[in-house]
Amino acid sequence: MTERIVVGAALLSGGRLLAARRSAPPELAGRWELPGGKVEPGETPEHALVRELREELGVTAEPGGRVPGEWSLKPGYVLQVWTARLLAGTPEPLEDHDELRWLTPGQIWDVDWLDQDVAAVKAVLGVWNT
Ligand SMILES: Nc1nc2c([nH]c(=O)n2[C@H]2C[C@H](O)[C@@H](COP(=O)(O)OP(=O)(O)OP(=O)(O)O)O2)c(=O)[nH]1
Repeated sequence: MTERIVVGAALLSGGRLLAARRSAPPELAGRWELPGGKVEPGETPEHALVRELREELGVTAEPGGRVPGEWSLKPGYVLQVWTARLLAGTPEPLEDHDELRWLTPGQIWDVDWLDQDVAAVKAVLGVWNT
């Protein structure tokens, strides 16, 4: 079975990374993740990333490079991460999230990331040029 890709955005601005706190489903609510979502059939991951950031945060973003690695989520789903930068707008928790935080590298572990995101966030730190 082919795994469905979930794209996560490492949205970087002014030396900070945006973390988003999930509001649903109950088993994930209150934990922090990279904003993003499922790639739809026929869609590229980069396009999905731009679409999800518009829907979830109300911003226009531009994908940068892929962060090396791939992380298993629930069965059948795998997380891939791209860096991204803001082109327009100020992120707001419009959908799926109830709080956003911009984190410096030193603050990155101040939030309770989803277990499956910890390795992905470490990989982001590895490519992050502040
Ligand atoms: N966006 C995102 N989802 C993640 C991360 N880590 C993680 O386990 N997930 C899970 C949560 C969800 O089960 C799934 C992504 O689904 P979603 O609900 O965010 O995506 P979506 O907007 O396309 O959802 P849908 O309502 O269309 O099904 O991946 C992460 O860092 N970012």
